[in-house]
Amino acid sequence: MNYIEVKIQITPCSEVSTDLLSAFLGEIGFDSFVSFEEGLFAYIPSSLFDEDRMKRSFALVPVDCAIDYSVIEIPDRNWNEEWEKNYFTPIVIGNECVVHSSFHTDIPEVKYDILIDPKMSFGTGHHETTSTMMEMMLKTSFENKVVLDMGCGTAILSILASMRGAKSVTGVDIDEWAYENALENIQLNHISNIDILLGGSEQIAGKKYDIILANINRNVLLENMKIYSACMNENSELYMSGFYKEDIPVICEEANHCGLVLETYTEKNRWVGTKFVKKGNI
Ligand SMILES: C[S@@+](CC[C@H](N)C(=O)[O-])C[C@H]1O[C@@H](n2cnc3c(N)ncnc32)[C@H](O)[C@@H]1O
Repeated sequence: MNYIEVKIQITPCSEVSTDLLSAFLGEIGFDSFVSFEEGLFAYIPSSLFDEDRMKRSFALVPVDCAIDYSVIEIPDRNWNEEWEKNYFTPIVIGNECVVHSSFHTDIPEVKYDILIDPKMSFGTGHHETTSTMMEMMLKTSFENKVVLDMGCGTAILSILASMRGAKSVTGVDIDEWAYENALENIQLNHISNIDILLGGSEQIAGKKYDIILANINRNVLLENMKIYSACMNENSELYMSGFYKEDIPVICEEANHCGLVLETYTEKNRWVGTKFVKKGNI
């Protein structure tokens, strides 16, 4: 399958404009994006490319900026491999954990070594939300805990929870690609106490967890927090990310309705990771 690569230059370029643009382009068939300093490379199968539709998506960006673009068609090749080789570099988190792929060499030696072949699923440790979650996890005791990883993506957080001594881990993702990739990454890391389920919060009804990890996004978290809370015991912990610092009040309001109390949060480039603790049995 041939692909179209659109190089989009945004002036001035900001995280808000690239985030919005990739969301709008995602709705019309673009399936992968790579940021650069002044904009975004966006990729779509040639058969789905409609230049006029793309221009209408540009016009939806409610940020004052100029958008220029150029288009090239790229012959069939292994996109996952290209992306992984060019953009996924090994990353060390909290001086204790390294995340790398099977083709990387010169891996720093640290306590936890996580092997991820992401194949376009989210979760290499490079995004602020993932690294913040992992940093919080490195300060948390997982010893003998029953853990849920909602929106597991590559299963990177599930794997770290298992390596840190969790008794069992359940990863859930609504995306079929992520589900398959999570299974592959668990095998790559030779881990046997993680189950991966395809779906959303219906998968966890009636279950109980000591720790829930949920790096998804503001709206999904607001919608599902009641269900997560129902799966927690008193003093169970809920770690959430995928939203900005300015969303903390609305997240806290819903959390408080669910009997969850904010214990701490950390911020990285406006993204936050939060820790809530369940008080009582609401
Ligand atoms: C931001 S990624 C996080 C991936 C990984 N846990 C990490 O921390 O890097 C969010 C993931 O949540 C999944 N997702 C989105 N909505 C969901 C839902 N309602 N239930 C379960 N998973 C969902 C997406 O498919 C995606 O893989």
